Amino acid sequence: MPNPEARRRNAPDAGDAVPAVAAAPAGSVPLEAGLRHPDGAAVRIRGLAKSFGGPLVLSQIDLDIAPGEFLAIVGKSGCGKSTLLRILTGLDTPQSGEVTVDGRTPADNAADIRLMFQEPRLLPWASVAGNVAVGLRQDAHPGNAADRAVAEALKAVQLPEKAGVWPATLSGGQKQRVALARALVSRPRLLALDEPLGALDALTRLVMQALILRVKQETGFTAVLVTHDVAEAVALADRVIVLEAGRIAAEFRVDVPHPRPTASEEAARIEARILEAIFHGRTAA
Ligand SMILES: Nc1ncnc2c1ncn2[C@@H]1O[C@H](COP(=O)(O)OP(=O)(O)OP(=O)(O)O)[C@@H](O)[C@H]1O
Repeated sequence: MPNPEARRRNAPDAGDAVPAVAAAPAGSVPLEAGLRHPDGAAVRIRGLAKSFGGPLVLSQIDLDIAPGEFLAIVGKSGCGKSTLLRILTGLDTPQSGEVTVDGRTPADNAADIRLMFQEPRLLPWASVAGNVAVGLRQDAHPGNAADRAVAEALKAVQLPEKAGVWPATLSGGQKQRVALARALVSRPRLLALDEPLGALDALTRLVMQALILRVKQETGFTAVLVTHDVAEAVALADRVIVLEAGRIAAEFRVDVPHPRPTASEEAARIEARILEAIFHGRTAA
């Protein structure tokens, strides 16, 4: 089994230059009121099953996600994490069962849901601001309101000075910030994050984790994160579920107050239990 302590030793800890996750990055300012949303979406899943024509890749999924909750989904490769997230966001449909976001199907609620991927998926021919504007509901932002919303979103991800540049001139971490701004600009009630930091180096990951948590705490959306990184799940989420062959095999609450130092003993203990559940199916303390 991977040793979480060994992995932790390779990462910068709270004593290094990188802050504890959830500490606001240096120089940050409170988010503009325009980006805040009064409440996150409530998600309800009952009896969800999914196949792509062969065996079931998801089955017997019952899950409630509370408004404003930060849920992480972990599990071995191929266990169905991304499929579950795609169904939650309306990009795929259940074979059977019920999935609702605030009482409506995800497809019917598309305006309130945004998804962020591992790749930033920026348009190379549009400026950074143009890429963020892609996330806007144009009808909801007449005239200057759209420009203001884009500027606020870029400020929230600490890239206001990059509004006019091309994506090709940005680092990988900066591109993901733009992708986050594009997701935030429409004030989603549900933000789904599919391994959004998977391609970033360890240091940039920690900085981005802090940023995601900060905007999450300040805007109030419900967040669902798929990640291979159990330490990341424990650093960010209120609750972590373990998927095993398409079913929920275990569930863990992370009752550790933010900011959560990367070297926290309690976080390490929860991380070890989650790894046990993933690799050995054990859920006991
Ligand atoms: N469009 C598709 N058509 C056929 N099979 C698919 C499709 N999408 C996913 N699958 C299959 O469904 C299963 C679950 O895939 P999924 O991508 O949800 O797993 P995952 O846990 O996200 O994997 P990973 O951690 O490797 O990204 C896999 O066996 C995969 O091959």
